[in-house]
Amino acid sequence: MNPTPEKAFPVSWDQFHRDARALAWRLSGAGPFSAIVCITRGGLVPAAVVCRELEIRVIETVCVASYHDYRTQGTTAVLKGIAADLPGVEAGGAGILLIDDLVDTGKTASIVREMLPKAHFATVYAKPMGRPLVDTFVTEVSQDTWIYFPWDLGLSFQPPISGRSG
Ligand SMILES: O=P(O)(O)OC[C@H]1O[C@H](OP(=O)(O)OP(=O)(O)O)[C@H](O)[C@@H]1O
Ligand code: HPA
Ligand SMILES: [Mg+2]
Repeated sequence: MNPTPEKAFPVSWDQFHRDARALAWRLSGAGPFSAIVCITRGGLVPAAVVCRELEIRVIETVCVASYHDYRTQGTTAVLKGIAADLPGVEAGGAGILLIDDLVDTGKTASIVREMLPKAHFATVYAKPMGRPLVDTFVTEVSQDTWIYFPWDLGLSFQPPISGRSG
């Protein structure tokens, strides 16, 4: 069971771009890759950075929804599969790069890995439960940390430190 995350790890757009580019650097020695399959929606953003850096122009999506409510994992639904005519699919995913923003429990990753067992699976962030399913990642965070992505955040007033409880 995934413990309720207690620590917060907010990520800015600058930080995310740096980390996604660091992922591209790591992947540059692992290819070549004929195509990217990104796991929507979170995988769309790192896929945009990585495909630019590695000059990959064939991009496919696999659409998976798992966290229907904030921080609560529900049943995992595959809303759209991978096109059968994508080069490499008939070979089990050899030469294909699978990208997501993170692995948490590993549930999403294990479903997609079953579809393309020979693909290279990459994420920007990884938590310990999901880490064994990932071939390449950039930063590990603890299982009790919730990562706040920049597309889920907005600017808001912060009360002065002196007025906060604790
Ligand atoms: O390792 P897991 O426990 O399966 O969690 C990781 C998945 O959860 C999030 O996706 P989510 O289902 O929230 O959908 P989204 O990408 O559309 O935000 C995240 O983008 C990963 O795909
Ligand atoms: O830590 C997380 N942050 C954002 N989305 C997520 N989906 C699973 N775990 C996370
Ligand atoms: Mg996702």
